[in-house]
Amino acid sequence: MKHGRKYRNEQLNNSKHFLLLPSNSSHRRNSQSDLFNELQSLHLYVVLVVPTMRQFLQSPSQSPAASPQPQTGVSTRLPHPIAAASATTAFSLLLFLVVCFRKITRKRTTPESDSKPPHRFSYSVLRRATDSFSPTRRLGQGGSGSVFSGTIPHTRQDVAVKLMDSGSLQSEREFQNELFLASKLDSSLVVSVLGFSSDPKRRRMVLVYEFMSNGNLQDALLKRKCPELMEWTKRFSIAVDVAKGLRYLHGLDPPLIHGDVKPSNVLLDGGFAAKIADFGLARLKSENQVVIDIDDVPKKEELESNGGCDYGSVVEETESVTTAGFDDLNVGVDQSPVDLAKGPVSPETSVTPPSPVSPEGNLEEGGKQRVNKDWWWRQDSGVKDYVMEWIGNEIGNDRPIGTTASGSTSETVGKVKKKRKNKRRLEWWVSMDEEKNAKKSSKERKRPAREWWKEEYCDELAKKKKKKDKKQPKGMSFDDNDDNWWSRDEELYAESKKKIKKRSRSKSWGSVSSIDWWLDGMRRNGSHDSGEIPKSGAMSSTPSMRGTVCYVAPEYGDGGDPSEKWDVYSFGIFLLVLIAGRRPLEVTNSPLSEFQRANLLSWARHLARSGKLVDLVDKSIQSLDQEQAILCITVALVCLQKVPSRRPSMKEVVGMLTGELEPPKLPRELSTSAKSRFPFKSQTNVR
Ligand SMILES: Nc1ncnc2c1ncn2[C@@H]1O[C@H](COP(=O)(O)OP(=O)(O)OP(=O)(O)O)[C@@H](O)[C@H]1O
Repeated sequence: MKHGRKYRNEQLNNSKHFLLLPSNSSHRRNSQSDLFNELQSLHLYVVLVVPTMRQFLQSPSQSPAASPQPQTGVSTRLPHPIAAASATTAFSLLLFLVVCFRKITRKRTTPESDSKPPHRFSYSVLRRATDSFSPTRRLGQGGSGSVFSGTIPHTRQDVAVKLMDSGSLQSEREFQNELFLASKLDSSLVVSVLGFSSDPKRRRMVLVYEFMSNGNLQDALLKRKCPELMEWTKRFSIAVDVAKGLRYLHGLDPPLIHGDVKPSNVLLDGGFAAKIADFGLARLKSENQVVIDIDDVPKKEELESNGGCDYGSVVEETESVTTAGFDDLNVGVDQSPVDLAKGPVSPETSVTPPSPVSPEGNLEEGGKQRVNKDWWWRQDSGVKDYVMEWIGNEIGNDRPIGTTASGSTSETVGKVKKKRKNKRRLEWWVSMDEEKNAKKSSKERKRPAREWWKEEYCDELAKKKKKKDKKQPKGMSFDDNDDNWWSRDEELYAESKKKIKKRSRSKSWGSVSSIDWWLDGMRRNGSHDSGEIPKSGAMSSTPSMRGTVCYVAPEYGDGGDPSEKWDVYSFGIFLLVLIAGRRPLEVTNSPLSEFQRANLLSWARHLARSGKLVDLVDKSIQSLDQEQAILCITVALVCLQKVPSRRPSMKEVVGMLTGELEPPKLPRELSTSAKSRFPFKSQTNVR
């Protein structure tokens, strides 16, 4: 009996070893726990049922009524317990094998990923779910539409329903982008798109998301809507969740750059777990950005003859290119997110799905490689259907598929007329405002993000600074609220900027890009984050750049390729905001000396230099773990280095936050001894 129990235990132990082997993915972990549950019941069965069975099997031999046993000394009962034990063991083993087999076969029949493709809802279902988009169900208003809470009638599932503004290019882009990415994203760290509804004729676009009951972090934290966030542990776990979410996005193949990391794009579920939302501006980092090939780009005269339209000049190149300067060519105005010759282009991700003729990654003439194409073909058919339907509606059957710009000069007048007609059909898609902005943005986009920031929010201060500058001898820094004291990073930044410029010039079409840069003229005016800056400080988003001011990396808009380091920078600001419990910029009417405090980043750097990082921490936080808080601020400052290459990857950030990696050291410029390396500065800094 003892032996039998030992054997059973061994068996269970062995099974545990077996089960622990494939523990590298979350869904496997889930099925493992299911399996353990089944095994537990199996164990119960073995413990409870087997002894009864054994008793039953042994009972004839133990019955006094049975034929008397001869007293031979050799127990004739011996075969019965052995038989019973082997029977139960065999039975248990069989049961165990059945359970395992069921698990394995079930796993094999499920798709590779647990993610469900977005479901196509009928508009009426969503209308019913939200009580006809009742104002009482409104969760919030974004730059491209309103979000309502709802319950799907049949499944009783709670959802958030985003009714996109119709006829707006921004909404259209966000809608497409979210759908494009929905089936690619499969993580509990990201808000899932559960479905959509679209009716291009009525210009109705609706997205259905999983419902996050505690809303966005911006409101929860900065409007103090959730007192729970005064607990340090909650804040720290939000920091880790978001870092992990970004690590997940950057770890995709190709990596996905969110492009707009900020508290209002982080949503909280009932247990305050944080998830990243809003992929309207996300871009897939690809070596194969959609670019205009120099040979295919129509000359200005050609464009004019086409009524300013370029039909199908978008091709892919192996080299990624920068995005500035596209506007100079005045092309792409009517290019919907569809490369007319080749199929749909995700406007933000800049991924052109392959031509149906060549779904595989073939090399094209001139060594241009088609890559990333199978990704499109692997997309859920629902999404593809939607995009195809969209193409059908927008382009119509009369568009000559496969027409290239190079061929456009030889086209008949009739075809050109058709194109003009098509252009008119697409006109709703590009609003007057956007055209205006696009022209305006050609000048604006050449300016770096920092200048924007200064101009919009610190105009007055900049003037004062100039005045002061004149008084100062050359080469000296003038006050303690400037960032010049971290000159090393600044110098490196200038160098890297030069390199980027050089690189973009050397590329054949380095300054030309996909439709998306052209479209940058329009921004998210009136977006949720306009509340980030007090009214006196104007709006939160710049009109010519994507992302949100203060959160946007300084190199953003310089013409460099999209990089994960953009998100790392934004995460740095996000982390400071989370720890300090305040906005990144709080412009007040206070004197100039207060400016440093107004700018959270500048203030954090100042505190780092004076060794008082803890002063940055939100005073209302309860049960503060000071060490963890300082770690977070240090990580943030490391992420906020101007030179992108000096910033850590999100993988490293997660490692540092979770203690898997060494805690970071403050950049040299920010260490307490930094002052001594700038003797003159330290004198001026003393006030
Ligand atoms: N899945 C969701 N669950 C719960 N609330 C949500 C959900 N999605 C959005 N919301 C709420 O609706 C608000 C508006 O969301 P939306 O994504 O449209 O705008 P935003 O991200 O705040 O602004 P913008 O799109 O201009 O950046 C959010 O701030 C949030 O409070």
